[in-house]
Amino acid sequence: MTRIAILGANGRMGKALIRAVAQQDKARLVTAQVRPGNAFVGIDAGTLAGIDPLGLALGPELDPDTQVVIDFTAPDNTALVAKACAERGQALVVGTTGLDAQHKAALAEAAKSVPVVFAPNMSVGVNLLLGLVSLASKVLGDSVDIEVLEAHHRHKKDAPSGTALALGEAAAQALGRDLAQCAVYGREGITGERDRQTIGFATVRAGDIIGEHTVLFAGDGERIELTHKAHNRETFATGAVRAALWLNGRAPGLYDMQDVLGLKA
Ligand SMILES: NC(=O)C1=CN([C@@H]2O[C@H](COP(=O)(O)OP(=O)(O)OC[C@H]3O[C@@H](n4cnc5c(N)ncnc54)[C@H](OP(=O)(O)O)[C@@H]3O)[C@@H](O)[C@H]2O)C=CC1
Ligand SMILES: O=C(O)C1=N[C@H](C(=O)O)C[C@H](O)C1
Repeated sequence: MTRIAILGANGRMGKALIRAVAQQDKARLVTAQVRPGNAFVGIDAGTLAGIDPLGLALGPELDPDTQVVIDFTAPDNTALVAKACAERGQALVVGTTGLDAQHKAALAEAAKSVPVVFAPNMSVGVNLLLGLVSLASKVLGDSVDIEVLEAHHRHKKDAPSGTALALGEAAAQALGRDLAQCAVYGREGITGERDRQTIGFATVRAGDIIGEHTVLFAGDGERIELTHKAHNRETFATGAVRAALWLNGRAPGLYDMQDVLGLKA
């Protein structure tokens, strides 16, 4: 039985994670953390998540017996959590997106002493899509224009999504390009003709869209569109819980969902 703590338990993903852990026989929820003073402190985690009571109240304290921490919060907090997990010897699953180089360095540092899974998208489908994008990029090469399109709900704070950036990175790597040099984030005004070496990103924020990503490979006379659409947040949450079970007892290191799902060659 893997003892799991969920951080940001009152968030959209936090609630989906509570449901996912409750459904998993091999996992037990020992902490559903919210910030001190949060309106939900003391409420049962199951009740908040819309399932039967779990006998575990939301609160700011972390159960010291926690084996794996699951963090879907915000970049600055995630970096602090990584440091704390390393100090306490707890494994960490990070789904938070919008991390900059310093935040990522904090994860890498923690991964020297505890096992960490970090992935901008925990769904099986998106992790399969990363491989398909790599393959399509290699086959089509420089004969196509590559654009990454993404759409999310109006509350999302970062753009482009972490998944869109990972898809762009998969294409760039397959083509031997440096994404930092070839990415174009939106266009406006007299942009001039498109440079085929660039990888474009387009972002939509609207309503309650859970998460949709398309990678477009457009050539002369034809195009391929590889699309993933998440129908609910359970698809991410069950992936995160799967990662937590996979991580428990593993050697320190920085892993991703490709490792968890056995998708690496
Ligand atoms: N990897 C994946 O598969 C997925 C990743 N995500 C990512 O997960 C993250 C959360 O998304 P979502 O659940 O929609 O967001 P929400 O805004 O619904 O939830 C965020 C949670 O984090 C807490 N939080 C925010 N800032 C801090 C902080 N500084 N310290 C402590 N707690 C904090 C919030 O608490 P409070 O309410 O008190 O502010 C809230 O509980 C985003 O980065 C998103 O992109 C989302 C879906 C899938
Ligand atoms: O904020 C979200 O909701 C999501 N964020 C992740 C991202 O930035 O890629 C994953 C998913 O698409 C939902």
